[in-house]
Amino acid sequence: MRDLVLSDVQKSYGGTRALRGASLSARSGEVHGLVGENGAGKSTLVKILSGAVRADGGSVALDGRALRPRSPQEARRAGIGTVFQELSLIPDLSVAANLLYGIEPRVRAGRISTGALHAAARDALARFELPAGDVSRPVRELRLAERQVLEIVKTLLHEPQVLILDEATSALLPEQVAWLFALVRRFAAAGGCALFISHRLAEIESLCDRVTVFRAGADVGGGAIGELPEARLVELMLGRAVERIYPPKAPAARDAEVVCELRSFGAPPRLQPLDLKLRHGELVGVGGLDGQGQAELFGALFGTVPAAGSVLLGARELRCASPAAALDAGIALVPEDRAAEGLCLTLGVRDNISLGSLGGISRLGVVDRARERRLVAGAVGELQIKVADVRDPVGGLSGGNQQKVLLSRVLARSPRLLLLYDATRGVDVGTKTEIYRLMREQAAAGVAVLFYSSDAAELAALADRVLVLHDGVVRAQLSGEISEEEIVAAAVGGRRKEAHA
Ligand SMILES: Nc1ncnc2c1ncn2[C@@H]1O[C@H](COP(=O)(O)OP(=O)(O)OP(=O)(O)O)[C@@H](O)[C@H]1O
Repeated sequence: MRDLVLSDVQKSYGGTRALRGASLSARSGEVHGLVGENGAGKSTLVKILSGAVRADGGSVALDGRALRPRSPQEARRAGIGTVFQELSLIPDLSVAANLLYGIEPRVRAGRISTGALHAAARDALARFELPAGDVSRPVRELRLAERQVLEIVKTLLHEPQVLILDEATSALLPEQVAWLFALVRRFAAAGGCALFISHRLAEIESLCDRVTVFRAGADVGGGAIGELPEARLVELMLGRAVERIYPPKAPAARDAEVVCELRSFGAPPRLQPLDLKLRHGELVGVGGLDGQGQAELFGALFGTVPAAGSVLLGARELRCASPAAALDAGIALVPEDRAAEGLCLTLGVRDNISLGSLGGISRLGVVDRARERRLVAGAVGELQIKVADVRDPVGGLSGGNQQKVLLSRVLARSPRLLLLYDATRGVDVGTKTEIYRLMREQAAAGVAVLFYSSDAAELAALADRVLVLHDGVVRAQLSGEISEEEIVAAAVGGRRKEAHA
């Protein structure tokens, strides 16, 4: 028996009540889903269970015994294994050292031998059906998906009784998700208790036995997954019914105006030259496995990666050798890593939104505060950014709300080519609906919109046209009724299936 019971758990950060009385009961042998809007309190609950923060009130019990870890080490000793939303690997240490951190094999006099460490790491990877590769490589050289896999294995090596996965699939490739799901099912079948948090409801439906829904810091419903259709889950999460998540498609007519054209545009050697016409009103998506040239395409368009070929925006041919030049030309990007490339986490929501539009709201170099207030209030209202005070630092917001701030800033510049790189990763379904609506509105208003998504279901349902990249070339171009399976099939192609890509 490894039942996990949380009753009336409370936690405040300053004036923000992150958990205002949350309860959840996950049984031994089950995979329990936890869903909720951005900011609903899911990660706060994870932090309490894993010893990163202390609850202000309520109780947590594992196997009927009170669980109050005062540190991550104590939580681990109590049998809690957590894969966090933000990875905890140490970039400069090797794969082996990260994997076995704290449980290194010791040789004479307690010393660690590199040979033994590497052998133990290769052995551990093999146990999880992963190719060992070079375990002496520093983690910083790994791709995000590989790091995520490593983090999962590292957590399981501690043989936890409760396995918590907080948005652990958001960086994984489809075959890696399948690998993880098989592991989690085995873990539960052996009597473990798994808590699975994801904004991808299809994953919740396919993996979980039961689910609990959080809204505004408290549980608002749940039960067996079979009895909770997706529409009901969404209604519980948002507190309102959503008629449709994706706006209707609007494929462009053959003779619709071309708003942006790429001619023999590429980023050698990772992206071969491609031709693409973006027509008025259409949404064009880019898909494929991680690392097939998508990042280079978006980087080249935004001036962060050297480009070849030409870009025509309206009648003008552009050459953008830097992001500053791209911004001046009317190109805006929502980047992959919002914390590193997009937002200034220590600045307030207001400054983050207005920063990109200072030219438009200043006179003689002085910011017109009234215009700034209108700009920020409009953005906060339109995207329903949850913030107590617009001067509060962006770093204290939940992931989804940070993403909304970034989008607001990008849209405030009124771009002519809008580039979105996995803009809905980690974003809740309510916010996704808003982002999709905005993308459609922008396209309808004549903005060229090109987006990359790691979520094949999103590409299929949202895009009028999907380009699937593979090894730097467009392997398939899909339009009309597009299915998720078609996209995945084109992306995977004849590639050998492997989890440790
Ligand atoms: N360190 C912090 N300081 C201040 N406020 C915080 C802090 N961490 C979280 N919060 C606030 O607590 C609330 C709950 O956040 P939490 O991260 O638990 O939500 P979540 O459900 O995990 O959201 P997401 O799906 O976006 O990850 C939010 O309003 C958030 O802004």
